[in-house]
Amino acid sequence: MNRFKKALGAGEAQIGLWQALANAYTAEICAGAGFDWLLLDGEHGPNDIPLLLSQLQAVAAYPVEPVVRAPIGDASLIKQYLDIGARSLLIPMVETGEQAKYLVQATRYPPAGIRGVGSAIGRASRWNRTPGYLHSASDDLCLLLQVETKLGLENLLEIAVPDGVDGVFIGPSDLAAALGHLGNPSHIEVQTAIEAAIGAIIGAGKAAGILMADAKLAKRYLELGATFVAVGTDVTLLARGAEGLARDFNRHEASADRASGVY
Ligand SMILES: O=C(O)C(=O)C[C@H](O)[C@@H](O)CO
Repeated sequence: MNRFKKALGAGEAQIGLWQALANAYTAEICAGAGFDWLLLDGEHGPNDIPLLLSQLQAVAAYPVEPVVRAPIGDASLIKQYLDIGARSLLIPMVETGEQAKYLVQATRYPPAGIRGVGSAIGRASRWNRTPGYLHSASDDLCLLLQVETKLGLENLLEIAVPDGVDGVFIGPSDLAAALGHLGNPSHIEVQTAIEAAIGAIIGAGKAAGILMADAKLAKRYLELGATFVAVGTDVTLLARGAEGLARDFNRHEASADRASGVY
C-alpha cells in the first residue's frame, strides 16, 4: 500500500526532503531521518535510471515514500521509472489539461492508458512475484503534477481535476522566474500566486504541494492546507553545513571566485 498516497487522500500533511545528490548512500541516510517522503530529483539532480534504481533500493527498507521526479513529462521515461519500482511520480512543467490527461494515461496500462507492459522483467512486480501486479499497479500509483508557469497557473484547475491526478506541486523557483522575479520566490507577487494556487488545488479536491526551505513560509503553506511539503534539500544541508563548520575554524567562506568554480 502507498501510505503517502493514502495520507494525501486523507488530507494528512506529509513532510519531505529533496534528494539531489543522486546517491544511494546519502538517500539511505536521509531515509532514516524521519521524513514522510523523499524526492529523488531526475530533473535538476544528476540522476539516470541506474542511479534512481539504486536510491529506490536503498530507501525501500525505511518508512518513507520515494517520489521520483522526471526531467520531462514523457511516457517512455515514465514507463522506465514505473518498471524500476517507482510508484509516486512528480512531473515538472505541466501547463495544460491535455498534458495532465496524457500523463495519467502514461501511468496506466491499456485500456485505461498507454503504459507499456514489461513488468514481468521489472523490479516493479518484483520480477512477477507480485500476484496480479498488472491489474493492481495503478491502485498504489501517486501522480503529482507541477505547475510553475503562467500558462500552468491559467490552466491550474484543468490540470488538477482529471481522475488519476493525486496532487499539484507549485514550483516556486520556476514560478518566480515566469512571473519576472527570477531568484526571488519570496516576492509578494509570487507568494500571492502560490497561496491562491494552494487554495484552488485544495478547492478542486486535490493535494497541494511545494518545496520551501524557508521554515516560516513552509509552515504558512501547511496552515493553508498544503499537504506534501518538502522543507529542505540534501545538497543544501551538506553545502551550508560544511561551510558553517569551516567558518567555525576561521576558514575562508566560499568566496564569489570559489562559487564561480575559479579555484
Ligand atoms: O520551481 C521550483 O522551485 C521547483 O520545481 C523545485 C526546484 O526545481 C528545486 O530544484 C529547488 O530549486
